[in-house]
Parts: sequence; structure tokens; C-alpha cells
Amino acid sequence: MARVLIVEARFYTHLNDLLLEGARAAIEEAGHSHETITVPGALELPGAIGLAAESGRYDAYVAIGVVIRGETYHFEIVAGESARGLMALSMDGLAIGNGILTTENEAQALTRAKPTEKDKGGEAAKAALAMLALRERFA
Ligand SMILES: Nc1c(NC[C@H](O)[C@H](O)[C@H](O)CO)[nH]c(=O)[nH]c1=O
Ligand SMILES: CC(=O)[C@@H](O)COP(=O)(O)O
Repeated sequence: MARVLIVEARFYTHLNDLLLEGARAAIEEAGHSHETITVPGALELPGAIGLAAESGRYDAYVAIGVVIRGETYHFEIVAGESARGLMALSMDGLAIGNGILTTENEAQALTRAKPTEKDKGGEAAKAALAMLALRERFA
């Protein structure tokens, strides 16, 4: 049984709850265990996963968050840098699924967060487990 850490950036509570529902369902359906920690925003997700990875307690990681464009360039920073940070950790060999929504508006985020619609939380969890299986194949 794999130990999966879900790291959520709780910036939009109702959207995160939907993403978490999908991610947890996917992990449980695959027969693995999970726990969840919370950080303030998407920019903190890569750092939190990096810290957790140093503990050696987890086999895979799912990043959950929602970044919705506002009035300034900050969207590009938050969306781009959180993704870049996760990619860097993945290239270091961590099994990570990216469930950070980056959307123009809340309606786009909602349809992607709902497990009954695009289920991006579940998709990210499945991606993390796929990368874990791949790592075990090459071990
Ligand atoms: N605007 C959004 C943010 N911004 C906050 C940053 O992620 C970060 O927590 C802050 O800059 C302090 O370091 N975060 C999101 O997750 N979603 C947003 O839409
Ligand atoms: C993605 C963001 O950082 C955004 O929500 C912040 O909004 P604004 O650009 O209007 O400050």
C-alpha cells in the first residue's frame, strides 16, 4: 500500500473541497492510504512537498490548488512558478500529480474541480500513482 500525501493550497475552500473529494476517491479506489496538509497558496505547494519528501514518510504526492486570474501579472507568477516548482521536484524523482487549476474565472474552475465533471483532483492523484508505479518499475 502506497502512502500518498495530498498537499492543498486552500485559497478557494469550496473548490478545494471538490478537488480533494476526487483525489481521495482515486487514491482509495487504488487501495492506497492518504493524508492531507494545507498551505496558504499555490506558491507554497512545491516547498511543502520538498519538506515532506525529506521526511521519507511518503511514496507519492498530490498538489491541489486553484489559481484564478485577477487584475495583475500575479496570476502568471503564481500559476507558472507553482507548476515550475512541481516539475523540478518531479525531475528530481518524486512521484507527483499536479492538481492545481489555473483558470480565467471561477466557472472554469468549478467544472474542473467537480468529481462528476472534469475531476482534475482525481486525475492528479492517478498521475501521481502512475509515476510511483513507473519509479518502482525502474528501481
Ligand atoms: N492568487 C492566488 C494565490 N496567491 C497566493 C500565493 O499562492 C502565495 O500564497 C502568496 O503569494 C504568499 O507567498 N494563491 C492561490 O493558490 N490561488 C490564487 O488564485
Ligand atoms: C492569481 C492571483 O494572484 C490573483 O488572484 C490575484 O489577483 P490580482 O491580480 O487582482 O491581485
